[in-house]
Amino acid sequence: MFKFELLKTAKDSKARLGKITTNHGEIETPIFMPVGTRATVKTMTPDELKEIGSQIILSNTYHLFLRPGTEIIEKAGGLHKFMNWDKPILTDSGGFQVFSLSDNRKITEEGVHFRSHIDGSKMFISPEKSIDIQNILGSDIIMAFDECAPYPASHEYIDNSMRRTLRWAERCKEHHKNTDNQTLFGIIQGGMYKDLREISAREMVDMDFKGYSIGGLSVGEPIDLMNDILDFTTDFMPESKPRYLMGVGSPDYLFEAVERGVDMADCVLPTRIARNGTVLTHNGKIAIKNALYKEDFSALDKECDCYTCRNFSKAYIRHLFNVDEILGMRLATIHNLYFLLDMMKNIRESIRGDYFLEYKDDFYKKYGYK
Ligand SMILES: CC#C[C@H]1NC(N)=Nc2cc3[nH]c(NC)nc3cc21
Ligand SMILES: [Zn+2]
Repeated sequence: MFKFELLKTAKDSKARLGKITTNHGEIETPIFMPVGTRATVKTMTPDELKEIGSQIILSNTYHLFLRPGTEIIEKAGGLHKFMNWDKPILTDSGGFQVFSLSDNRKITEEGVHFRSHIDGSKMFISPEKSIDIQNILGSDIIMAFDECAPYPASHEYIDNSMRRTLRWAERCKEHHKNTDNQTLFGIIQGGMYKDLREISAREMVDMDFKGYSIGGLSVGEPIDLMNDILDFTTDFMPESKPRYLMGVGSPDYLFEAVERGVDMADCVLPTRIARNGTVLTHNGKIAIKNALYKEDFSALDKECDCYTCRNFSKAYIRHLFNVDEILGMRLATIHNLYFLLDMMKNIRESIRGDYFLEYKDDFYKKYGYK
């Protein structure tokens, strides 16, 4: 089953409070979704993810199709069983990954021919194939298979790419049969061109998906440009359906997205930077390997009550990174994910209490944003 309830919209911005209900549980929005590309949120156990407040995680069709392959996951009884995660899972369709990871890509109307980035073997994914793979994975929310244009790209290129994505979205919707257990989201594209974003949004909304994502932002463009395109695009998206901004995950981008009506976001940022020792704190990012912290026996963040901050010091975590101990990556990941998930919880509270913009301003001042 799938239900989205819009609980409240802010008076002084487009920020909204919502609740998504799926077969694997409820999701309070706005929500940040940790990324578990290859059936694991790197270095975290499912229990640790629950402990820090993860309500839903992401995984990737492209990666799981290549390894371990759908046959093994099918025999395991689906992705939830395979990775022992009993809460909601959203799977990306493979569109973005095929275009960002594979070589020798050949795009045809039928689908994409490419060589595996692992062993170079010839592969093919079509809209129908992507839906079939996601059906085997058994994720609660699945994404339409799209063609992902590079950034920057010409208006003509984005126009052709966006229209193919619309035709592929029709095929995904036509092919998607497991509608009781899996919910299909459309992906709105159009690059940095408002006219193309409007066409994509209107046509996708006419196809009546249960939810919509916005793809192709946070690709290196200035935050003001992202905000402008995002603000424009969400106005064409139905209020009664979830809005998911793909690939966004730094604190400022998350605040700006929520302010412009986004309900869901995902990003590898917090987990990726944690593994190289970059830690998010209320006073900005810190590089824990820095000698500055050699004898600093305080917590990573004095305002954080995560497992890492309650039990370990900067000096100890710096030591772990300096001697390449895996625990260092784990403790930094626990903290970074908790930091963002706790920030999103505070954002939900601020919308509920009508002080979202004040909370955003306070957070920005302490973090060191403009
Ligand atoms: C154009 C387009 C598009 C979107 N298409 C699909 N299927 N997944 C995505 C995943 C992303 N991750 C990031 N990170 C910046 N941007 C993304 C964009 C997409
Ligand atoms: Zn912490």
